[in-house]
Amino acid sequence: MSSVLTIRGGVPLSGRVTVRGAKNLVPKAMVAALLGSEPSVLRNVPEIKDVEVVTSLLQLHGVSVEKDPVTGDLTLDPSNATKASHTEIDAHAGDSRIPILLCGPLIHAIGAAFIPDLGGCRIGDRPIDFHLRVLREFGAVVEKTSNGIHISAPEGLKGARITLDYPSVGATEQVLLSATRAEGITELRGAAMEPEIVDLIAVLQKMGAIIGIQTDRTIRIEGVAELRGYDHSALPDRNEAASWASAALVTQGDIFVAGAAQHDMMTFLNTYRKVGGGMDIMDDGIRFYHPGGKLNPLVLETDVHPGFMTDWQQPLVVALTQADGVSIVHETVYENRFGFTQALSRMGAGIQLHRECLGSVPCRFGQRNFLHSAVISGPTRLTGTDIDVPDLRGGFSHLIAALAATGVSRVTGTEVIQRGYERFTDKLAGLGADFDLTGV
Ligand SMILES: CC(=O)N[C@H]1[C@@H](OP(=O)(O)OP(=O)(O)OC[C@H]2O[C@@H](n3ccc(=O)[nH]c3=O)[C@H](O)[C@@H]2O)O[C@H](CO)[C@@H](O)[C@@H]1O
Ligand SMILES: C=C(OP(=O)(O)O)C(=O)O
Repeated sequence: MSSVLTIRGGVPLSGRVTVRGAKNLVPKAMVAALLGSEPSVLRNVPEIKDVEVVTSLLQLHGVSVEKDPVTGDLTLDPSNATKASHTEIDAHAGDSRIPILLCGPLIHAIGAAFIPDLGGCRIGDRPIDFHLRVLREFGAVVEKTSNGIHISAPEGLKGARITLDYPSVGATEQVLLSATRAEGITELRGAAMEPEIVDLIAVLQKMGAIIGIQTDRTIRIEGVAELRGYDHSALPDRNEAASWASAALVTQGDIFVAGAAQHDMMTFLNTYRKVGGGMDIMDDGIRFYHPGGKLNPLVLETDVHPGFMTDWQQPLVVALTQADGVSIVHETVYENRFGFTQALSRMGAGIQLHRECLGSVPCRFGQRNFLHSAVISGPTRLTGTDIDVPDLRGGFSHLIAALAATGVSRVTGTEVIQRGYERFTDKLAGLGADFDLTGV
């Protein structure tokens, strides 16, 4: 039976939440442990679905994953890595996007990999062509099967000169995880430079890798024959932190986000300040609050780091429905990330979607059939409604809209939100939200 969250809106969220390790780093650091010849320890691990999925996939491949019952720290021992049954791996089809990153490490550890069909948020087509091209450039043989892909490297992986057509986060990580133990030197041009990627590089460097970042989106990796284990505390989840920041604005609340790190969120913090949000930046976290009065409309484009992160876009759009005037948001990372606005419109928001690029960043989606620009007119009163959660950030956005709305909302499909928000119902309860969760 799937659960139903019944939310009675109108209560400002107020109090303290803690964010732990980033969803966009932790599962990848777990995959990196496969490259070592001894155990690794990963700290600051959140209890989220993607961690469960990767734990299971690693265990199916003979990696022992032990969780400290008090701290939740993981010890990952790859010394008995082995092939896994395709049927058991296939049980994870559609769960997450991380399995594609197992390719390089599994080839290094056991010579071959079977990767099930990927999951992750349905916010665009999300092809894996860059990943497969990268792997082939390292010398891997890629065969598509009816339920996934099979990858091997009869001659081993060899360093390569690679240029990405777009600074893809996943493809950059694919290169890092494949190249560190490949024979020879790899030069990656057009790399993504998100903080989670830099943290993955830090993990690999602790293991013995030699990886240099240049100023022009180029990464150079000198392959090494063997890597050690690592001991690493994951960087905090800047996307969860930004979500709670938007929740404070939308509900006219006041939330201290313990663990939020200023350095990784500077672009978000500038935007938050321009909208009129209040913030106190401390060493151990950031207080986000609605200072009273009117919020300002904005013109905003999502982009790769250090631009405005696409995962911050959806919760912030809800805040813009409460700003005094017309805002424009141009989504340049995913072609289809505004589907969640349909529910907001049903709640009373004034949002129009356009195919044109309403912004100055050259975008891959212009003159095509993608509704990737939004014009938001505010402020609008939101009214409770029935919502089925479409994706991770869209789902969180619906929750905060429902929490601010007049009346009652019934939200289904909230399991999706657990992919990226640790114990979010406990956190909401701690912030004073008025809701019931049934059918768990
Ligand atoms: C688990 C994880 O870390 N997820 C993050 C990661 O996703 P993910 O790594 O999947 O995102 P990418 O950076 O790869 O995707 C960016 C763009 O490149 C395109 N693309 C990507 C790969 C490919 O082979 N071909 C291709 O065309 C995608 O369709 C998308 O339009 O980075 C995104 C962009 O910061 C974030 O929104 C996600 O939260
Ligand atoms: C798009 C996201 O995640 P994923 O890549 O895991 O689907 C997200 O975290 O907003």
